[in-house]
Formats: sequence, structure tokens, C-alpha cells
Amino acid sequence: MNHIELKNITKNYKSNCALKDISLIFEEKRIYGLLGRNGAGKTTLLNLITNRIFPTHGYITLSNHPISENDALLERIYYMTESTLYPDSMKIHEVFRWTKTFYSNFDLTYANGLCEKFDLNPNKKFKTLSTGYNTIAKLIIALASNADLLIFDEPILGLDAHHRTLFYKELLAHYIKTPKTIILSTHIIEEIADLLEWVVILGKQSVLINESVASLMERAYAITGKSSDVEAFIQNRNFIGLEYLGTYCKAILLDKPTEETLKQINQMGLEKSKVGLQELFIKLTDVGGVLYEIPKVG
Ligand SMILES: Nc1ncnc2c1ncn2[C@@H]1O[C@H](COP(=O)(O)OP(=O)(O)OP(=O)(O)O)[C@@H](O)[C@H]1O
Repeated sequence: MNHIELKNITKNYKSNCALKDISLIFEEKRIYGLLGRNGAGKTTLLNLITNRIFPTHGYITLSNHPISENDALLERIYYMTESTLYPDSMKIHEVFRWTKTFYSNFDLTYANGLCEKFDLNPNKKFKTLSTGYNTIAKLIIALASNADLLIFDEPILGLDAHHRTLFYKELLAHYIKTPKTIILSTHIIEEIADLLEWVVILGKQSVLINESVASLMERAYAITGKSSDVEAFIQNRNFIGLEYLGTYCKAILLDKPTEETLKQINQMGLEKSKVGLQELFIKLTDVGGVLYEIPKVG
């Protein structure tokens, strides 16, 4: 499978516009984080690329074929959502076999191995599972599907810290063994940050960031120092957050520092530090993606 392309996608729910004129490519064999605040349009975007709902304007292609016209291509996508689609009375091992009728590459041995690792009894019925084990069962089915594109919408709902760690480990091992496109949409940013290669951040209706995590982390940095010095430093720079603490102040910038900038930071006696993906996300989406007004100096 190649890539998924969204071209000028708008999605309106009656008078409510969820996504507005979005163009985006999900390249093959990459792990993506799809991030956004509540109501930003993440689920809408995922429902669109899996053909569950249809765009108001624009089109979506999978391996250069319109997704709306090709059910065979959709079988190469596995979309794990919060809702459970299986009949309640089905046992987990029956769901495995049932899934194999749609996903011919479904790996039963791998699924049973994962059941052991997560301590999930495959003879249990879906409806008897706790919230956490319901999620675990769905994660196992997604991983064992062997689809080319795995989509996880809030994949860690109800999982305890041990099971979350195990899931991240298994996901990475699975990706290393059989590289594929993976999209993780979650609010638990800090935990998945190390897994991600690429991040798409949705603001209100639009894409704020579509960039490799490495490049984003190279651009982002924080500056701390006396408020007047920090305010002078951020003039004409792309800063996305400012926090005051007494006479001190911390600014978050998104602007790869040049040699000249580093020299200036030194000369002004300011302190430079790293910014994590979660902090960056919070700052970028704090005001709906609108950048702060820079305090004028002098
Ligand atoms: N079926 C629907 N009918 C009407 N409006 C909808 C429908 N589904 C979503 N919306 C609206 O579209 C916008 C985007 O919703 P969406 O569920 O895609 O956001 P999200 O980023 O997944 O949010 P969350 O993180 O809270 O799950 C919201 O304003 C939401 O109210």
C-alpha cells in the first residue's frame, strides 16, 4: 500500500463545520500521532479515511485510488475504535476466526500469543470483559489483522500502566517486524511521544502542524530569564507561549535556533531548555492555534 491522500477535504455536519479545506498525506510505513483538543475533528478525519462518512467537499485516495470506489482497498485498513462492533455473545477466539474472514492475513498464532502476554482468556465472551480487557481484546485483533494501515482511536482507554507499557512495546515490536502505516489518535501525548515519527496536530477545523517529530523537536525550545530580557528576546520571533513567575518569565518558541540566536541567548544570560511534545501541543492549541500578541519592548 502506498499513501493516503486527503485533498481539500471539508466536512460539515449540517451547519457545523468539523474540518475545513484540509489537504494532508499519510505516507506509508510511518507511525503518526494524530493530536487535537476535544472536538478538533480527529474522529471525523479517521471516519473519512476509512470511508465510514463522506466528505462534503474534496476527495480521498488510498494508493492513488479513490477510497469511495474500492472496498478491496479498505480491507487493507484496520480501524480500532472505542465502540465494540462484535456480537456480545461471541467468545474472543470466535471473534479472531470471524475477523479472519475479512482480513485473510489475520495471524491466529500471534493473536493467541498476545492473549497470553496480556493475560486475556480467549474463551471469555466479549460482553463479560472489563473495560480494560475489552480494549486489550480490540488491540490484539487490530495488531493481528496484519492490515497495511492500522488506525487506533484512543487505544488505551481503561488500560492500567502495565498494560499501556506492554501495548507500546508490542506495537513497536510489530512495526519493526512488519513496517506499516500506523495512526495513533490519543490525548495521552507524553506516553506515545517516543513512539511517533510524525505528528499531525489539528486546530479548530484545520491542520496546525504536519511534521516529523524530530524536526519539530529541533525547532521547539524554551527560554527562561528576567521578564524584560525574555520579552526583548522574543521580539520578531515565532513564540507560542509565555508564562510569568514573579519577575521571571518562560517563553516557548517554535523557530529553529541559529548560531546567531544561540550566541544571543548566551550574551543575554538567558537559559535555553528543551520542550516536550505535550507542552508544545498545549501551547499550540491553547488559543485555538492563534499565536500570542507579542508584548512590545521600549
Ligand atoms: N455525527 C455528528 N453530527 C454532528 N456533529 C458532529 C458529529 N460528529 C462530530 N461532530 C462535531 O464535529 C466536530 C469534530 O468532532 P470529532 O468527534 O471529529 O472531534 P475529536 O477531535 O475526535 O474530539 P474528541 O477528542 O472529543 O473525541 C465537533 O464539533 C463535533 O461536535
